[in-house]
Amino acid sequence: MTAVKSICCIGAGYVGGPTCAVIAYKCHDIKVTIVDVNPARIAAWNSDKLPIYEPGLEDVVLARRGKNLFFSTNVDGAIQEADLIFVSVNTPTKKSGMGAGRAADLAYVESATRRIAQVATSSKIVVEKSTVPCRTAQSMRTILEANSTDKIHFDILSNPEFLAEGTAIDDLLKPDRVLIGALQTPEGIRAQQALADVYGHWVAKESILTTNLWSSELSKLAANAMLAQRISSVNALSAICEATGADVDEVAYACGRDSRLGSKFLKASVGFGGSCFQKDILNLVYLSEQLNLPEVAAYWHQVVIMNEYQKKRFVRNIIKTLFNTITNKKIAVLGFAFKKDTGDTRESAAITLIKDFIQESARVAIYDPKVDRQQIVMDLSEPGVVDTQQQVEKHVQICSSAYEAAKDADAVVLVTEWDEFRDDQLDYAKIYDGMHKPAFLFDGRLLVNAPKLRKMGFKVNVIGKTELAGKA
Ligand SMILES: NC(=O)c1ccc[n+]([C@@H]2O[C@H](COP(=O)([O-])OP(=O)(O)OC[C@H]3O[C@@H](n4cnc5c(N)ncnc54)[C@H](O)[C@@H]3O)[C@@H](O)[C@H]2O)c1
Ligand SMILES: O=c1ccn([C@@H]2O[C@H](COP(=O)(O)OP(=O)(O)O[C@H]3O[C@H](CO)[C@@H](O)[C@H](O)[C@H]3O)[C@@H](O)[C@H]2O)c(=O)[nH]1
Repeated sequence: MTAVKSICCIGAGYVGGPTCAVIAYKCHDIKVTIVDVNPARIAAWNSDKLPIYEPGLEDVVLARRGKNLFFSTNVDGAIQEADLIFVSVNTPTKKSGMGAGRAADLAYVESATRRIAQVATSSKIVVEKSTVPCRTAQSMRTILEANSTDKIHFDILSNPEFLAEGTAIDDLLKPDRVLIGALQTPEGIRAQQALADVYGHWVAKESILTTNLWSSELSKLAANAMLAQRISSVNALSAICEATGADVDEVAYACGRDSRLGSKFLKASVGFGGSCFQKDILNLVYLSEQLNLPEVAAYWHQVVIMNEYQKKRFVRNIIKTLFNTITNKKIAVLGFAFKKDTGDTRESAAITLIKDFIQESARVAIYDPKVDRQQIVMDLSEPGVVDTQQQVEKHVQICSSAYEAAKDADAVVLVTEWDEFRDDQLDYAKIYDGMHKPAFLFDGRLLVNAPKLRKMGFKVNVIGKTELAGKA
């Protein structure tokens, strides 16, 4: 196999965009073309305002765009030109049909694979970058092989992506590991090496792991399930802390100091969000059910159940504290993205909480530094809750600062851990002055110094802590 000279990435989303932009940034000898069927998304990638917010992304894109990095809607042309193609399309949870609510919808992966089979005029390495159920590569292979000829051969690799949003560029530049799975045939191993050489431009050899295809596919689901499991574990403990006077930060710290456990992913919260954790765990649950392993399925499913419980528990606590009713009360929600440093709102805990507040007839004022009005309105529109965008606009006020949201509010709820909401950055005395009294503050991110805010007059309620515990 000669060195890869031209890469096409199908799917210009949160993964395809940053991942392939970094490849172009680190491999000036490779032409990288990122394509998408969504012309608005491609136009944004080619504009001054990139379609996603990610620290450091703009510098990487601006450094290489128009040189060896291109964004295009010409999917067929880019496929034909490439020696290696990343398939980085969305794989959402199925909404209907067999496996609805659990299984991954592989329609986009299949359609991209069929397109490759249809238009390729030379041999290609096809790389499964999307997160998919174990053995999806087999289906892709079947489609591609049905279109192979003496002259055109396809190799399939699995190369799951482990970047986290908000730190994507750092994660891509300094990955803990790169995982490449291949069929253990001479051609498969050659293709695996060709992709390893691409990453080898900036990733140390020891950090590039090579496995068989199925291990690679399963490792991606397993890693996400285990990460989310830690959050559900600490969130389950947060309920015990609130009932006993233990402090969840102290418990997490004490546990995390055990080097066998480690300190990361033990931050109690209002519940994990994001496009991946829930989807990928449900995917694993479905896979286990299909393999007739009901105990295994139930085990992983509990991670998602616990996450839903945590969100509901938080809402119940707010209502109870506000004297058992929030009807007509003004609730200021600070943060709408699923975590800080991203404008992504997919599966954000904020959406669940706010829908519950609306159902309780509260007035909700929302502020997030990176999420725009249109996105918030779209996320909150749901048949049966608030049917239309106009109705959403009646229930919620979208604000341009935390101060505006908190003005005349009965409660402030911290949902996303943006740095600007920390008590050394936001003027909480000013917030307090503008609020109805008693002024309640619910910290779903263990972000603020509660004793300090209590001294200002706030009634503070923090996940996993009680006032009686002293340090809460
Ligand atoms: N978002 C993350 O942080 C993250 C991290 C690791 C892995 N993943 C996985 O990566 C995959 C992509 O996720 P994402 O967040 O980038 O999704 P996304 O929705 O942001 O982007 C996917 C893009 O693919 C395009 N697309 C779909 N079908 C196409 C086709 N046939 N031809 C051309 N373009 C097509 C869509 O228009 C969309 O722009 C998913 O499987 C996801 O689970 C996501
Ligand atoms: O201790 C923690 C850590 C995270 N979270 C929350 O968990 C969610 C997910 O956070 P994070 O994992 O940092 O972001 P993602 O972008 O969803 O990244 C995850 O999902 C990606 C998609 O598969 C993987 O590539 C990443 O490795 C994996 O971390 C967010 O709501 C966080 O606020 C907590 O509540 N407590």
